[in-house]
Amino acid sequence: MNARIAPLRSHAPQPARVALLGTGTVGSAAWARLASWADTPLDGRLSLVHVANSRFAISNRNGVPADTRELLLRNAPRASSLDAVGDALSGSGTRIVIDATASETVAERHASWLAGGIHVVTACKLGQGTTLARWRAIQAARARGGTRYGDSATVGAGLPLLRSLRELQAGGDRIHAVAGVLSGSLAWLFNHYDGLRPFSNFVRAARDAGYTEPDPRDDLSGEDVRRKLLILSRAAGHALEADAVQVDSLVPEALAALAADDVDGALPSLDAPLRERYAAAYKNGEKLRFIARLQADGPATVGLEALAADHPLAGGAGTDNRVAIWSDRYREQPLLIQGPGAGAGVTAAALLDDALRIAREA
Ligand SMILES: NC(=O)C1=CN([C@@H]2O[C@H](COP(=O)(O)OP(=O)(O)OC[C@H]3O[C@@H](n4cnc5c(N)ncnc54)[C@H](O)[C@@H]3O)[C@@H](O)[C@H]2O)C=CC1
Ligand SMILES: N[C@@H](CC=O)C(=O)O
Repeated sequence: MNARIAPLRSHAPQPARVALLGTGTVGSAAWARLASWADTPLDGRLSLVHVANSRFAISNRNGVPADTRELLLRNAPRASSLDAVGDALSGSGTRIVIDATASETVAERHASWLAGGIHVVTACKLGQGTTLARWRAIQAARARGGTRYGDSATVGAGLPLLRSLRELQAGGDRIHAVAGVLSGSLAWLFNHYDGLRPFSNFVRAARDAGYTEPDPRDDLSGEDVRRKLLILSRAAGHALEADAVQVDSLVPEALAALAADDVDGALPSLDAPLRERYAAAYKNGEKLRFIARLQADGPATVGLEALAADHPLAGGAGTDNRVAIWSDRYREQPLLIQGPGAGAGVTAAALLDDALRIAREA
């Protein structure tokens, strides 16, 4: 018999084309990580064809070289416009936008990219963590465009939180409650604050380490945690409106009212109230932790709590997030997930893991 032998594949699959938006703490780390894949087995999976920050953009259909980073940051090959993203990605094959911004205008585009066949991977929580209407628009656009939304970096900086909630439900479980520390910067702050040195100095250190939001008031006010709790609750099957979460802010009114440029000088207004909270907790042998709580069909809350030192949610170190999940199968003892919940390295890795998964499976 003259059997025909299938020819060996002589070409690698076409790389997914990627547009990276944001070259700050997280975006720069993602770009550097992508560049570090040269000559490794991951080389050629993702091709970076467009990079932009709020001022400048550069596109190259053959791949934006890693050494253009300085050029991009100092010069303007062309002005940055979100309208350029579709053109830069045009053509056949898998197309992915990576959103490493904290920008409302970028988040507003997620749904239209998804509906138009472009996958979105995001560290920004403004897509799924604000209004229920926008969250629904994103889910509908995904279905319409046959596209995927990579959101691992939005909660827990890539910890397997959203994934676990989805997998439990795919196995028939219902999620009863979620509680824990969802902010890496606030975890770091309350793991380091000693009630002696000014709290404001620790806030500056957390910002300089890249743990806070571009405006640290977004962390201190509990807004960032509200967004994460909304993302978790919606993924857990509880479609909460943003105002269903009761948030207890650490930011005094006068600090909240300031323009962003004036915030640094006014951070010491946090010192006296936090010193008092710390002293009261210390006297009782308790630890301060910024806790988010979600109860199925019950209240959702975010705020600072004084917990017994051996409380399950009081553990962890550094930027650790520590989250307990109760479900049908985890009724008495919750599933506990813990690990670093902020930082450029883990967040960039989570973004690229999602992009690689899409490149592999889409
Ligand atoms: N820092 C962390 O540990 C983590 C951050 N995230 C999220 O990652 C996102 C980025 O955070 P960072 O890198 O710390 O912020 P950043 O302020 O350092 O960088 C933001 C970047 O977005 C760019 N940008 C703003 N508007 C843009 C637009 N319209 N088009 C293109 N680029 C635009 C800015 O120019 C800047 O390069 C935020 O949404 C944050 O919540 C998520 C998980 C962890
Ligand atoms: N500012 C955020 C960063 C990650 O989402 C945090 O402190 O957790």
